[in-house]
Amino acid sequence: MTIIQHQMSGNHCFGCSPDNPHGHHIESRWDGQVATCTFQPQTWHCAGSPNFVYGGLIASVIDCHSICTAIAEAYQREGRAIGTGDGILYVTGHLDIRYLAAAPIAGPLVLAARVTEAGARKSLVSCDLHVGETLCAQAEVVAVKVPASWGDA
Ligand SMILES: CCCCCCCC(=O)SCCNC(=O)CCNC(=O)[C@H](O)C(C)(C)COP(=O)(O)OP(=O)(O)OC[C@H]1O[C@@H](n2cnc3c(N)ncnc32)[C@H](O)[C@@H]1OP(=O)(O)O
Repeated sequence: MTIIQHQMSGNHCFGCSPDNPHGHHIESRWDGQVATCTFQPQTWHCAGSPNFVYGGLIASVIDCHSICTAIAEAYQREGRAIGTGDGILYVTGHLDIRYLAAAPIAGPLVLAARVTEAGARKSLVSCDLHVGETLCAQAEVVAVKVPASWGDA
């Protein structure tokens, strides 16, 4: 299965760049319809309780995984392999998360994201986050398409 982040170049993202030494290094596996990601929280990723995962970390991994899902789906819609030809880039316009159950720090966090609607300028992505059988968070993300040069100073 394709690891989306391994197909990209010039990605410095805290959440998902393989090259950011301080980042989370999430890997999103794309099967053409759904992208999945497994993230193992560390003890220092805890919330007020040491037993549960900090909500901001959950938002971070959902954010990155969902945007990468939008990018992968957009390449697919254009009939291109991820990272080939002119770069396709999306950024987070809106992130709506419902925290449904506390996520045990033992993890792992298992994410599944899919594009539910795709337009010329934006895609809607739905992302579920489970620990074991428990649905801990559910998110709707608006991914907005930007020029590949978006991040240039
Ligand atoms: C490469 C590896 C992946 C990295 C993943 C990292 C994810 C991130 O953290 S990205 C960083 C965080 N996000 C940002 O910094 C984005 C900051 N915001 C911006 O740059 C702009 O406001 C941006 C690009 C979102 C929208 O630009 P703007 O020129 O307003 O877009 P615009 O042309 O008006 O809108 C395009 C479409 O998106 C929709 N849209 C735009 N912004 C939003 C928003 N905030 N909420 C909902 N919808 C929005 C518009 O309604 C429009 O929809 P439609 O086509 O249906 O009419």
